[in-house]
Parts: sequence; C-alpha cells; structure tokens
Amino acid sequence: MDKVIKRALISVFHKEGLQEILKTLNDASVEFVSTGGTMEYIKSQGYPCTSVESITSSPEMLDGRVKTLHPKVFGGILAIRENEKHQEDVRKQALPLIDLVIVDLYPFEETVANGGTPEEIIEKIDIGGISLIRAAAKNYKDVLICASRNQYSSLIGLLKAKNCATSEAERRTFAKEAFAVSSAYDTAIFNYFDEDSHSHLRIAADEQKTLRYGENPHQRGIFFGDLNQVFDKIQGKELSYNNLQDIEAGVNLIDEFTAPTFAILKHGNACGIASRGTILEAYIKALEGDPISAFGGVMISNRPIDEETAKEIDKLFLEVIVAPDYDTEALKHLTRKQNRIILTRKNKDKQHWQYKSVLNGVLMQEYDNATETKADMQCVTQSTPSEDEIDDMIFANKVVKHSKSNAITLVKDSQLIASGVGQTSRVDSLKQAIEKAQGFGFDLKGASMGSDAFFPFPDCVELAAKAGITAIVQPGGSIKDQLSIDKANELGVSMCLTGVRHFKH
Ligand SMILES: NC(=O)c1ncn([C@@H]2O[C@H](COP(=O)(O)O)[C@@H](O)[C@H]2O)c1NC=O
Repeated sequence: MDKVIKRALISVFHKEGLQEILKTLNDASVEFVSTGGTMEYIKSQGYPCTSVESITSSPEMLDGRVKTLHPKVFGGILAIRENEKHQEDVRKQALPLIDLVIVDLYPFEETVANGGTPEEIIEKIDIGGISLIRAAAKNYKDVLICASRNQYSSLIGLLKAKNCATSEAERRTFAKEAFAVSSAYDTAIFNYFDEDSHSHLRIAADEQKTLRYGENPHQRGIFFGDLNQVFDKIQGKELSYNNLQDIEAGVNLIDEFTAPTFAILKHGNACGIASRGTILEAYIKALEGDPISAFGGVMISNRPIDEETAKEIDKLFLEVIVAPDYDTEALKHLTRKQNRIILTRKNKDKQHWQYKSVLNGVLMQEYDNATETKADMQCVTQSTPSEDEIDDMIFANKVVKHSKSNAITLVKDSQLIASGVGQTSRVDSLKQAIEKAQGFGFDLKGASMGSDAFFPFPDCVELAAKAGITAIVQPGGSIKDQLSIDKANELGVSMCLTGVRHFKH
C-alpha cells in the first residue's frame, strides 16, 4: 500500500532547484524540518519550517560539523513503523517520524577538482548528510530518500504522480540511487586519501550508458563515463563499443603531433597517418597509406576540418570523424550521411591510469606517456641518418608506440606508408609491412622504419635493407643488439636506439 508523506527533513548544500519540490510538498500539507541555511531558504520561499535544533534541543556546533547528528533525528528516520517495540520508543522519546529525506551533500569532488586547500577539502567531507542518506535508504520501507540535487526532477515526478504518496518499490529505487550516491562519494574521498599509494582499487562512475552491444552483437556492453566532457556530438548514430576503443586509440595517437596531422584508424591501429602543411594534404596522404583499410574507419584530425577536406572525406564511407572543429561549409558535406558520427573534441585532459580486467582481477597501469624526440635518437651505426630520416624515425616511432605489438611502421616524408601490427613475431610484422607498402606502389628506398621493441636477431635489419629502408629506430636492449648493429653497418643502414620500449596489447 502507498505511504503518504507527512514530514520531510531537508538539508541541502545547493539550495537552487528546490522550489517546485517545496511547493508540491506544501500543497500536500507536508511539514518541513530543516538545518540552518536550508531552513532560511525554505522560509524565504514563504513556507513554514521547523528547525532541527528545536527538535534536538541542541544547537548546531563545531562550525556545522554537528547539525543533524542526533538520536531524535535518526530515531525519527530509522523507526520501523510496523514494529511495536520501535513505536514504543517513538512514543517514549517523542521521536518526530520523518517520511521523506532530501539531502544534497557538501561538494567534496568539486573542492578537490578546484584545487581547494587540504583544510577546505577535509571540511567538505559531509558526515551528517551521508548519515541521513544511509539511514533513510536503509529504512526505505517507510522512508523516501532523495540523495542528490541530480534526482530532483525524478522526485518531483514521483511526488506529483500520487499527491506525495509512494509505493515501497518506488522508495526502493530511490534507496538504490541513494547508495549509488553515498558509495561514489566515499570512493572519491578514498581516492583523495589514496592518491599516491594506490593501495586499493575503487572506481565510481555516476554516468553509464548501455551500448547497443559489446565487441560483437552477442555480447552485452556498457560504457561507464561521461562522453559529454570530452566531445560535442554534432550528429550520427550511437557510438559503439568498438568505436570508443578506436577513438581512444586515435586521440592518443593524434596528440603526439603538432603539425597538421590526419589519422585513420581500424581496430585500434592507424592504417594511415600523415603530417603536412595543410590538413587537406595530410588527409590525402593519410588515405593514400592504405585506402582499402580506411573504408569504415575512424578518422581523427588535429586541425579544424575545412570545406575542401570535407569534400574529400565525404567521398569515403567512414564510421566516425573527430576534429577540434569544423567550418560551417565543411559540415554541409559531412552531415550528408546521417549515420556518420561527427564529434568535436572539447577537452584534451586525459586520465592518468588505464584499466583492463584479467582473470578474476583488474590490471592498472599508467598510460604510456613517453614520447621520444631527436635527443633520444642515439645513433649506433657508422652511417648516420639525415635530418629527413631523423624526422621520419621520430614519426615512425610515434606511430609504432600506438600500434598493437608486435609492430613495425614504415614512414617516408612524414607519411605512414605501411605497418605490420599484432603479429606474433617481429619479422612477420616487417614482412607484412613491406608487402603492404609495395602492394600500394610505394618505393621503400630511403624509407625509415620504427619497431616497438628490440630485434632479437639481425634478420629484420637484413629484410629492411633488402627492401630499400635506410634508417631504423628501435629501443635496443637485446643481448644480441650488436648482431643487428653489425648487420646495419654491413648493409650501410643507419640505426638509432631510444632505450624506450613501447609494447601495446
Ligand atoms: N554535520 C551534520 O550533522 C550535518 N547534517 C547535514 N549536513 C549537511 O549540511 C548541508 C546543509 O546545511 P545548511 O542547511 O546549514 O546549509 C547539507 O549539505 C547536508 O548534507 C551536515 N554537515 C556535515 O556533515
């Protein structure tokens, strides 16, 4: 049977947004009980309100650290209405029964994010509010809990539907949401205290989105997070599980480059990427790298898309395009196909840690943020690379870092001309790359090659030289490095070691 709300305890940090709730409750003759600031607000809206202090006969103290923490308040929330013994206590202690609790907690996370001082942050750990939430949610059979201002609109809908009467099932749903709020709140506090040691893994994501499916249609998939913080979506179908993975790979890759650069990704690997003086030229050269794989790919640019580039892109079937911006004329072309997902990147902040579930646990590691520059290219051969070759080695090394292991990249004139990715042996990756480059008509003479890890044998150097490659960059670190260096010297190839391995699985 529905229960009718007679008394509501309201204690909220953000007062705005309460008006309609107050009016709805007041129209149903609900009595308001409230703490200092919230009570002032309720009265300012023209409604009568009982102070918590008058119920507890105890003043708010310790700068607000203690307001609602009192047996009279918690007894009034936690008493089970159908329990005779509880009701006896209610009568003896004159506990005012509370049927609805509305809380909006101190903004702990925002205070941390806004660079609050340690003292300010500690003071934003809500104690009374979180206790009210837990108590009301525990007693959901009798009490309705609204645990955040984010739930005000659902609350209004519920209150209006039956003139402030609610069913047990409805209260249970709100209780579930309340525990989502309280657990996320405590997780944020824990993560703040645990910032340096990472002694436990606690993740809380308020936003979640059920995806159409997971990696394949027979797998369910959910994304936890808020994409609106990262992109504005201009148009297109829902992002899929695989789109999200490719976008993550693309964003990480494109951020390595400062010159106008365009990349096309498939299954987490770049099938084309190039830097040029304009984004149009960069797109044309990126596509040229592997026009077959580009079909249905994820495209990403580090410059706004102009009309000419959009016209070229429009000729191709693509899943997603991500850019910092789009000219109005460009959008006219790109939006012609309505399924095409068009995203504007609005925030370049990235997470520091990445996670992956394995077996019965979760792996956590820092993102691979090492980017090698010219200073890291230690030449170990008699032949030294030209300036152009050094530029291409740096380019090849950036792309190989973002390609799945074992990975080899072949680059000429700031254009990826082929790669070999995801092979179980490095030599197979190289063979794949050479074959691809030749298949698309590229001349490998003078090309540079990147490898995500060392060469265990000199066979890769031999194959590369035979194909015309003249400069190789690799991390080194094999006990047999010297064999590869000797082979490079013998064949007149220059080789640089970076000392940094870039496996990616
Ligand atoms: N200490 C307490 O007993 C206590 N009870 C409720 N609060 C919080 O105080 C805030 C409302 O205070 P006021 O109505 O005075 O503006 C709410 O964010 C509520 O979560 C408390 N503050 C912190 O714990």
